[in-house]
Amino acid sequence: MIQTKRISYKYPKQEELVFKDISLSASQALLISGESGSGKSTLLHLLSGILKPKSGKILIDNTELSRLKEYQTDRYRGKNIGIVFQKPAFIESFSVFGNIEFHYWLATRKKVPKQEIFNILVQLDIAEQANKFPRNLSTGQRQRAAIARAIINNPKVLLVDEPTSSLDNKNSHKVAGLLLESVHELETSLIVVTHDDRLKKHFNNHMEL
Ligand SMILES: Nc1ncnc2c1ncn2[C@@H]1O[C@H](COP(=O)(O)OP(=O)(O)OP(=O)(O)O)[C@@H](O)[C@H]1O
Repeated sequence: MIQTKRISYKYPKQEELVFKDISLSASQALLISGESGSGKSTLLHLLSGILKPKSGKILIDNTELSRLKEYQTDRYRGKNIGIVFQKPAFIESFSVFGNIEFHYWLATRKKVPKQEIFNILVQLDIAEQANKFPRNLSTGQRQRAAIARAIINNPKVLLVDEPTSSLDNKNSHKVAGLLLESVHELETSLIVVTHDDRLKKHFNNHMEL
């Protein structure tokens, strides 16, 4: 469960708040939509602890993320928060499989059983891409590889930025379904931020920023 209690944020040297007193709660899946510039990416950076709110609290289960020191936040994020950025970056000299394996090791300092990676790749319908380099994937496949990487260590929370804006209707539908299925199976809280109205029909919980 991830919650915010009246968080506000302002970038340094800016006069205006990006947003004020946002309270939200996601125990399962929550879609946050808003126009360009409304602060969706900023909110995801706050929820992942990359930025700190100017006021208010962010809680994941019983941990107050907004009160952790920087090194504690980094450690906490590695273990408990999966993030899928709008344009996912990979280590281009590693295969898809290698990227996921390395990400797991960075987060846990343990080796992940190969079968677990394959199970997730099968679930996301990209097992055939396992040995390819990320640059040889399509946009939709890269997106799914980034989702696989984000959920491999079974995070408490999965944060996803604009997963479908560059996808056609069929793939947008597919990615939304896969995200919801994956988090349902893993019992992870999911927050997706988007300006893609096609996603609204997939989510029971929706909030406008
Ligand atoms: N590093 C920064 N420094 C100062 N202002 C910023 C910075 N990043 C974003 N902003 C401003 O904060 C506001 C929110 O930006 P943000 O990127 O969070 O919006 P968004 O809803 O994700 O937009 P989009 O849908 O276009 O990606 C905008 O007015 C933007 O100009």
